[in-house]
Amino acid sequence: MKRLIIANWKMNGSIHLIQEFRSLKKIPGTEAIICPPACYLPLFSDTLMKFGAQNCHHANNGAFTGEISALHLKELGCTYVILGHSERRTQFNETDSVVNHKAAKAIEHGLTPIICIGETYAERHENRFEQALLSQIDRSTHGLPRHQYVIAYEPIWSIGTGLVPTSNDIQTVINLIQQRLGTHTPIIYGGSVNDKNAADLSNIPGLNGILVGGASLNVTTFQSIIDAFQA
Ligand SMILES: O=C[C@H](O)COP(=O)(O)O
Repeated sequence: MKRLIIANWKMNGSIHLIQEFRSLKKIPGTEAIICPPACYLPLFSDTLMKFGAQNCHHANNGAFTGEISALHLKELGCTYVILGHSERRTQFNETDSVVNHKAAKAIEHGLTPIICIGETYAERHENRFEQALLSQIDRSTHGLPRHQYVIAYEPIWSIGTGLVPTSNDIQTVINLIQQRLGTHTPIIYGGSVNDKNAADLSNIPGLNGILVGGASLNVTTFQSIIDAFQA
């Protein structure tokens, strides 16, 4: 499969930035997917870019003020949806069970959920990270077809901090995920990815791509990251 280079703009970006991203070049062996704030999603439908959302609701429709359903996202032309990002888990109390229901609904409507998991700093340093990750995997992916979602490993201590686990440490987590889920589920890494470390990350066996936050807000930097993952 193509390696997924996913831009999570979070609550950033602008109409101007979308215009700049129109110059993004397609690179063999990679698939760039832009996940802007939901209000900008319609602006991507007349571009050649693949795009996705940063969240969805677990119902099709109803009295859920401010929410967006997987059905709406599909209608706009989204192909992916990020679910269970640690910022949503901590800021909006999103549990593994909620993530699981959202992912099931996304799959039902033909979207590919990118299910985020990741350990805290304490869990890593007290050597409890494997247990924490396995628990998130088991609960968030329960009952989902393993080839229809992506797992994004994002250590919470790495997000926006400039700290990146060693390639060996990422490899250990990839092995752990594969022992649990088999090899049909694509695994990507997120956390302080930039144009300096992308080449090293691209060499990690079994890593199917990356989820980029801050460094995805500059088209030149993001293009360099994609280039580093060229087949
Ligand atoms: O979804 C992206 C991650 O939270 C990583 O963010 P970051 O690249 O700014 O560390």
